[in-house]
Amino acid sequence: HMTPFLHLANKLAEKGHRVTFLLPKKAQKQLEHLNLFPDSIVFHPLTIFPVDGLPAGAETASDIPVSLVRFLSIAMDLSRDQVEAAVRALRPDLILFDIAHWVPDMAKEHGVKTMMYNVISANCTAHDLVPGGELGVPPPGYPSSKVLYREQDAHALSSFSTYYKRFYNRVTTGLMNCDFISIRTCQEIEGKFCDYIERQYQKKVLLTGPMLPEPEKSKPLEDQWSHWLSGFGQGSVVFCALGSQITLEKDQFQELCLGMELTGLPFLVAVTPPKGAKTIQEALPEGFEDRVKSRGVVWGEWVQQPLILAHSSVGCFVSHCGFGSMWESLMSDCQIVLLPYLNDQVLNTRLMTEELEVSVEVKREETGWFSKENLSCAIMSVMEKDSEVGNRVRRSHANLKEVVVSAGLLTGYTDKFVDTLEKLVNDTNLE
Ligand SMILES: O=c1ccn([C@@H]2O[C@H](COP(=O)(O)OP(=O)(O)O[C@H]3OC[C@@H](O)[C@H](O)[C@H]3O)[C@@H](O)[C@H]2O)c(=O)[nH]1
Repeated sequence: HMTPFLHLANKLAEKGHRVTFLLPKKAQKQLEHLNLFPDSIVFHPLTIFPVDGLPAGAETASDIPVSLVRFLSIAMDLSRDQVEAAVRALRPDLILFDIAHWVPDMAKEHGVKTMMYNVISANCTAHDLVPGGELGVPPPGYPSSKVLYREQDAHALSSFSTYYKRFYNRVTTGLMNCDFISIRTCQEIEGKFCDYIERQYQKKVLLTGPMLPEPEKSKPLEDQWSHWLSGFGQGSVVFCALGSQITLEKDQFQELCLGMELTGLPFLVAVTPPKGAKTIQEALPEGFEDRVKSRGVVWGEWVQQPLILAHSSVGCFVSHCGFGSMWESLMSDCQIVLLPYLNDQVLNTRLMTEELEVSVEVKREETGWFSKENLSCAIMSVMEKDSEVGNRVRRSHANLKEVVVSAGLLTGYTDKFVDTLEKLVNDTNLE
């Protein structure tokens, strides 16, 4: 969540604004390199106090499994005094926030306006975070008959249920109490969901566009991967990554490896070691490394996903459809195969597969289990030459990509966003 906030801060700084970025100490180290305007964007570290149930040293959602997220939100609430002290000292014109639902109340006491900046998809916000719905069931008037949960999503809803109520209360409180809402999306992809949110909350909704970094400013792809990928033909490699929050069960990790093997295609899988394993090697299926050694790598560390997707040898992206990865997949030329885990990833997958028709989804059993055969089948359905499904999604994806990457779309959104924001902040009628 913090990465798009920092990209937005860069845009504000580029237009001459000063930004103070409140974040846990550890996250500062991880994000510092993305700060393009260190003179205008100042990091303000917060101390994360220990909370029963939160592992020592955990400061962000990527440090913990989803089941412990509720403890992190308690720790976040304990930082309120530190945030208030910063507001008192800095007297900002505007505070952008997301999960810290108490920010609008606190800001009002200091005469400061607030904007809830929602960095998850508009479809998920419309489905899960508008009053009137319940866990798994959309609120009345929800604008889609396709972007819905299905029976096979019980696994995702069950993990969501561990923090749904608390999350729902926090986010809806923030959305109701803030002065303005903004969403990290664009009208061309999620217009009807944004309009629905605006109607339901009766509040201006501003869109920032997907808020991705500009590619020319990122580092080049590491030699290790550019060299390895260049050994394969154009568009032939399958790349799989599941974001920062998914740690697979060991049996499902092995099924993922075996599914990749079954495709017969070259592949690069970048996921964290599965539960109970310290390394990838100790968890691999028996004999797997020998069988795939000339064409397959399973890697347990972070790789430069956007640059890998842009490599000409990569032809297919197997993704969990986290919101950042969803945009990156749309901007790539890869065929898209989706394997969602968390609630928003499931809804994003339905948007991509059923409404936009740019991807295929791996079939799961009702228990949430996916087999190596179904994984391989989904990949081959888009990678085999002359496959009807493959050609259809390739065409729709190419058309949509043209819209998304069209000259000025991204900068157009951020320019308009900053302009409108400046007007709103200066509008004294709101005081
Ligand atoms: O090895 C990797 C893995 C991921 N990444 C990058 O990390 C980012 C991952 O962001 P995503 O939003 O796709 O996924 P995450 O799982 O980290 O996100 C989290 O917040 C957004 C929600 O939609 C997701 O449900 C939630 O899991 C992407 O920009 C991706 O390029 C890497 O650069 N290297």
